[in-house]
Amino acid sequence: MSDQDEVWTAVAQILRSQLTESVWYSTFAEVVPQLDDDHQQLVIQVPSTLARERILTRYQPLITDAMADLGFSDRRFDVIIGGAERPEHTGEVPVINTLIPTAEPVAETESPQVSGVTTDPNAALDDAGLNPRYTFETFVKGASNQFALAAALRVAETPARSYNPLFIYGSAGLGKTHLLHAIGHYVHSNYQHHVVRYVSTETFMNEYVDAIRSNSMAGLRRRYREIDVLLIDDVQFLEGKEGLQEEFFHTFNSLHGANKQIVISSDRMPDAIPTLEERLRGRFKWGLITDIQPPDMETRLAILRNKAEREKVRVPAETLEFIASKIATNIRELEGALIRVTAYASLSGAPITTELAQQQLHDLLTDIEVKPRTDEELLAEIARILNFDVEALKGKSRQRPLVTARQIAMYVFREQTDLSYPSIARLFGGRDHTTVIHAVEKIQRQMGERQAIYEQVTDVIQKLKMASPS
Ligand SMILES: Nc1ncnc2c1ncn2[C@@H]1O[C@H](COP(=O)(O)OP(=O)(O)OP(=O)(O)O)[C@@H](O)[C@H]1O
Repeated sequence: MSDQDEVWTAVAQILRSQLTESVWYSTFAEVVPQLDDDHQQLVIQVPSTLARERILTRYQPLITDAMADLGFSDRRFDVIIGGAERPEHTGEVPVINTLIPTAEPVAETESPQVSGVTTDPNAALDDAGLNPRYTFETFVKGASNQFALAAALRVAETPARSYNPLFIYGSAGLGKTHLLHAIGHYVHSNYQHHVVRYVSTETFMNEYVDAIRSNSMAGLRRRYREIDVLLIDDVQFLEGKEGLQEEFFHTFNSLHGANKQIVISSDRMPDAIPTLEERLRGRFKWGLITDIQPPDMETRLAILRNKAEREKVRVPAETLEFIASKIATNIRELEGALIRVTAYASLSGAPITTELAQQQLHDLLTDIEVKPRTDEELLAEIARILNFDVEALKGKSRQRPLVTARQIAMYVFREQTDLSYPSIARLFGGRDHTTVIHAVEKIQRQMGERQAIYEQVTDVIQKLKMASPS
């Protein structure tokens, strides 16, 4: 067995644990590692240009992270095309007419059987930008979100025939993104020919800026105008951006005019977004505006119970009640608290009790919040606590301790601030937002497996809180 075989086998093992079976088979099953005499790089061969593009644009961060974890951060990674190359579209057939790829649309193709590649609903969901965890089944109904949930269900059941647009607003971490994804999943399962796309306003902006830069605005417009259900998150981000508002205005008009569904989320109602053009504000009010409020005690408890069940951890009812009673305004923080308690218990072997929760969450239980600084100042402070330069955290080096520190910093940003994944990605040197999603999920998992990670994360959060001017 060559060195490349061994490296790829180890990397593949990590990848398989992070991807769904179907994504793994459709994207990586036909990979062949190549010979590399000087041990400078990991080169894999795939059978089509599309497979190469898919791996490079979507999975490269996962692969380089896995290489770093295995101690191969000094090797470059590349994908070449070889073997019996298939037509460009191979493996992407199921996507056509249902979900729009993030890259240029795929050409018309012959039947799926020709490819011999597993039909891949998860890869298709991936293309629509949907997180498999955010469905109606996993969304807990409560008094605070029942109207938004009912409206979302109605829109999902009858796209473009009930409320259009549906505008959902509410503060950070209350489930807006979750509801948008849930609509996407529902439509995807029940209206097979509908093109669904979830996009954050920031991603829309990046695509818009790229299109201007590469003179490919026509392609961008065509892609958006093929969508049947557009789920656009965090539109407050349009604030103060005239060109972007103009482009979104045209996208909105052509979709709405063609009787396509638009679902919008924002942290405020349209009237509270200053510098939003009047004509756009007016359109946001055409359909239904509904809000999500912070959950009451009963809903918080139900969310925690559900989460513990899904993660298969047994937490005493009294401890769940304690956590739910202490964290009232942000569901992401509520989930973060449960993760910290269960991670600590799993690391230390201690039983999960209310005392343990009290001990581990004492920083969360104060009223101090980590947010009195600008994002750059906060990053500088985290960098100092972690003993790295800000430039190193933003940079591209994949040296092992630095990679972990960067991922911890991203995790802390996600847990402790309102920044979206794309905003965090931009702050950390303009990376792809999937790198941040991966980092957050990885640190979340590793907190329950590695003492050092758990300690670093809690240390950063505690020091930030202690240093917070109140
Ligand atoms: N009713 C609910 N039932 C179950 N989980 C929920 C519910 N509401 C929110 N969550 C969970 O809370 C977390 C935060 O929710 P989400 O990201 O959708 O919030 P958001 O309102 O979009 O916040 P932001 O504007 O900061 O992105 C997610 O993990 C989501 O699954």
